[in-house]
Amino acid sequence: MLTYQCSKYTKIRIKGISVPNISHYNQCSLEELSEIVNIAKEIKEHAQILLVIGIGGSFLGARAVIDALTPYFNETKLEIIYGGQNMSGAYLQELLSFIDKKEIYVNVISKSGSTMEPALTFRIIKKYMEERYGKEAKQRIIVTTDPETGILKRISEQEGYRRFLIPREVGGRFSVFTAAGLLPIAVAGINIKEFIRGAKRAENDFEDKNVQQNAAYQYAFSRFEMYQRGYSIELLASFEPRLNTLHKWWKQLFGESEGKDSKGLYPSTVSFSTDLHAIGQFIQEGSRIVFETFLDFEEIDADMKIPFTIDNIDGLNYLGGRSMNSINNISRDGIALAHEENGIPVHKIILTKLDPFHMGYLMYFLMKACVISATLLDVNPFNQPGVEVYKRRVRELLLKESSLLLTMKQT
Ligand SMILES: O=P(O)(O)OC[C@H]1O[C@](O)(CO)[C@@H](O)[C@@H]1O
Repeated sequence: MLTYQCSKYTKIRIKGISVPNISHYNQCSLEELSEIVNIAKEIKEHAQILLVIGIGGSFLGARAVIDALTPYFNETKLEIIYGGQNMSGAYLQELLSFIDKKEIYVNVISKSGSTMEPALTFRIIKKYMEERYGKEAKQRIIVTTDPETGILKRISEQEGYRRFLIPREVGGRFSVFTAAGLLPIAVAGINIKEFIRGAKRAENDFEDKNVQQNAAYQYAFSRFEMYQRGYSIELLASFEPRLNTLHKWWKQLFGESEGKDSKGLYPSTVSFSTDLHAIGQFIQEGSRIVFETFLDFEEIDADMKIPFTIDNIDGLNYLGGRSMNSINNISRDGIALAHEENGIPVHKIILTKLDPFHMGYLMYFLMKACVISATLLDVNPFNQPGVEVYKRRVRELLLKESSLLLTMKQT
């Protein structure tokens, strides 16, 4: 299902630590699950576009799974698009003209309800939906937010929107197994029951107190060992471009959970072989600050055979008859050899198959490993005080600027 291989430089020594429990992060009730499935069905029947509004953990988990498990080139009846992840006026303007002739549903996801990017985007989209659909807008907007507090909760009550809840104790980057992740994933046609089954299995497997056989502990401990030996960057590398959004989710998961009190590895990612032609030189021969974690799936459904040609004009007949994926695998082994020969530790997380079950299994594994890893660093994995500082500063500046403008207008 999942194997973790340490680099030859790693000497894992494990002693007892007390790790916070996260099993309640994967507890969507049967009732909620069937509500998600029903609304997903309704969206698929009545919409050509689902616009997901959210930022960070409020959309990355869903998008990571959707991008990993749907085809690269996909002409579907229903397209999922994303908004609320930036402050670009051009993005919003183009988004509005793109959706204008298509039937739309909106899922706005924000735990706090007050994050600037999704909040501003939702203000514009809400107005657009009301002008376009009138009373029907209420049916087409679905809110996912905190059960007890927040502006989005208030708006949804006032407007009568249907609402899903992100449990109080589950932070954005850990929310992929709640409605925040599950509704968009279900709309994309991915089997969410299998996805949750994978996570449940991982929850069970990585509870194992025999840490020598527990890959989540091993991954966390070997990261910690790298950190103690002076490495400052962990480079997550994979070989299938479909996993690029999962990289972003992983970056937020580890970066926001660990980067505090002047501690933590900087999480960075590369997509091989593409990035070898951009950053490969630095990895091979640059500053010795990087170690790698290869993330790989043994079985990927689609593949392509290399044809033989009569003239062999490109000299590639020696690869004729082989599949692209098998060449990708060999190149992975070659990259690992080249890097290890140069003293770069290479760790490997290998999963059997790229499917909903294994995605659920992997994401739970990474969440668990992240919490263990933060515990080793002695930081709180569940808060992000630094992000709050920047949010406050931006708000202060905007308020100052706006009141200046107001005074100028009045004089
Ligand atoms: O769901 P919210 O409250 O809009 O937050 C979105 C993201 O913003 C952060 O709070 C800070 O960037 C993340 O932790 C979170 O995933």
